[in-house]
Amino acid sequence: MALRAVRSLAILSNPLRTYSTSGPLVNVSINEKTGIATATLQRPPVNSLNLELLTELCTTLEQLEKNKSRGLILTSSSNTVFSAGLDIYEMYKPNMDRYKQFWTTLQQTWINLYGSSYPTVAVVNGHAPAGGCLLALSCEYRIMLNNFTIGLNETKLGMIAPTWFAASMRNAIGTRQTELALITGNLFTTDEALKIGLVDEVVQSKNEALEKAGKFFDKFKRIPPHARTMTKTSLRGADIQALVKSRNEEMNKLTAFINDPKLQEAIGMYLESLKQKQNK
Ligand SMILES: CCCCCCCCCCCC/C=C/CC(=O)SCCNC(=O)CCNC(=O)[C@H](O)C(C)(C)COP(=O)(O)OP(=O)(O)OC[C@H]1O[C@@H](n2cnc3c(N)ncnc32)[C@H](O)[C@@H]1OP(=O)(O)O
Repeated sequence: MALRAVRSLAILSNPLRTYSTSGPLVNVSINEKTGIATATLQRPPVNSLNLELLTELCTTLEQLEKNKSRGLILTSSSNTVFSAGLDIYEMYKPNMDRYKQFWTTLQQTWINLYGSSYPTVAVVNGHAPAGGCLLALSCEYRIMLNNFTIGLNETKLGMIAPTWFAASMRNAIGTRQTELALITGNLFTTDEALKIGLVDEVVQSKNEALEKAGKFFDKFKRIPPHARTMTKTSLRGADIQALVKSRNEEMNKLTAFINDPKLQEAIGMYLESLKQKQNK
């Protein structure tokens, strides 16, 4: 697996070729004409974000930054799930060393994606609960297919959406809507999400979404990249700096939080309910 990842990254660092690298968990392809990269999450069945997937995504984002990418489309290989959010097994009776690595990688992935200098579009071609919604919110533009749900539903699981999850949502839909969304742990239908600005466009097919994404990137053809990037930093930089400053403190709090027996019991029951659903 390590060898494959290294080979993928070597190809990724050649900006002159059209290429498609199929890492085990994130497929990256770059359009030769536009220079736009598409990163497709491919961890069946539901693209839950475990340490390995996050590590690949985080490295991909770093590499795109290094190569001065023209833009990124983030999407899923599934037809029904964009991402089911954090892999709940990473939080259930966790090995603490792995858990710390998992959380640090999640933090870094958000920092890289939310603060990327290149434009980003999420093609949300399926459900996007919790961490899946966070990934979409970290992009600059969200195009969602109809008949799915999206939102930060952590409270429904007895968990708390960290401040930077909330900040990502607040920057998209404002403080009032974010407070309501977070305290209720609401999962919005595509149309509801469009209404409150949680997504920017609703489409019927992935092809249509990709076309619309192209139109979003076209908007930057005549905009000097440094002006674009500095504007983005002026709007998102403070939230990123807040996490950079508090990441160790967050880790300490989280370590205590995740080991709470009541929380572990709740997570166990939630996992069971997901399994039961399948048996119905
Ligand atoms: C005190 C101060 C503290 C300050 C610090 C901050 C505190 C922080 C607290 C911690 C923060 C925690 C943040 C969490 C964010 C998250 O992302 S939690 C994850 C939330 N995700 C969900 O709730 C989604 C659950 N999944 C679904 O709803 C559905 O699976 C789906 C709608 C995505 C897809 O449905 P469907 O296509 O019908 O698939 P299923 O049959 O449901 O699932 C198939 C298969 O996948 C397993 N699975 C689903 N989701 C997950 C997941 N997130 N993780 C792991 N596994 C998942 C599901 O169990 C099935 O498995 P089996 O086939 O039965 O084995």
